[in-house]
Amino acid sequence: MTAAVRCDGVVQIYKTRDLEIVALRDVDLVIAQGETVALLGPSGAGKSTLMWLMAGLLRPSAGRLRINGTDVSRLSPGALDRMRAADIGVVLQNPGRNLIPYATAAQNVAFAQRAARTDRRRAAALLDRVGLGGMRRRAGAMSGGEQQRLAVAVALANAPRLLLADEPTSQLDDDSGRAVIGLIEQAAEENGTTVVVVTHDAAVSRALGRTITIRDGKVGAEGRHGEEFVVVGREGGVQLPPEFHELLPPGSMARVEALPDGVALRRAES
Ligand SMILES: Nc1ncnc2c1ncn2[C@@H]1O[C@H](COP(=O)(O)OP(=O)(O)OP(=O)(O)O)[C@@H](O)[C@H]1O
Repeated sequence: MTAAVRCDGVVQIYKTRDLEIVALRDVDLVIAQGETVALLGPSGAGKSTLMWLMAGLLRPSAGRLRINGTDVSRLSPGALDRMRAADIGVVLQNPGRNLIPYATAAQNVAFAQRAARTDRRRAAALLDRVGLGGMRRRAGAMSGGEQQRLAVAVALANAPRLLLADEPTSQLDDDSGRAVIGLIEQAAEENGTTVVVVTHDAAVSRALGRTITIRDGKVGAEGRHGEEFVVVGREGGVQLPPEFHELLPPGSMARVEALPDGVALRRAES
């Protein structure tokens, strides 16, 4: 089956006036249809950049990124817009940026449904699930938490094939956070939506099937069913998780010893 997301050697370089920042270096990643993934990693690791690329809001500086089999860097801006409107739901980090400020909650959801037929029943159910059923205020006048809940409802309005959400619970209390997690889980279960969420919230990552940790612009580790694994990169490199840095500090030399089922790294005595 075609992967929902496939990155091959994806590189993203931001060029500012006097410097170049390498935000992603050689990301290889496959996310299957219907998978639910938490993107983890320290601040500045490149998570939001990866999200923007998957949303088609940025084009990779190098490498190839395919969404549902389509190479996004080959699409015209118009075709990319159509794909986004029909197939991808996006929740950006700043909740207000996802919304039309002068429109009400219901109008925001209806606008997101414009690519398909507007479905008022679905719109009302989504708003109820995030506790905004009776909300009459315009989005611009809502609190940050209300905007965040509305942004998730808007992103799911079209039953997208791919939901991308950057820190969707950062401004929510536990109850609202649970409501948002429930909505995301429901989208995955009922519509087979593939879900990728950037999060620092342990409750969110526990609810999702797989974790991918980005460190220094690369996929550093993966977790499934609560167990963490490092990932052997294309050139055979692995990133040691920070908790092992004391045993093998970055830059130190190690002996590689073969074991029946893998290899061991032992610090070389200096
Ligand atoms: N528009 C931009 N122009 C220049 N540099 C940028 C831009 N956006 C991000 N960066 C830089 O790229 C790197 C990766 O940033 P990114 O926001 O993707 O990381 P992140 O893992 O999402 O961090 P956080 O958890 O703090 O949101 C950082 O060094 C950041 O400063």
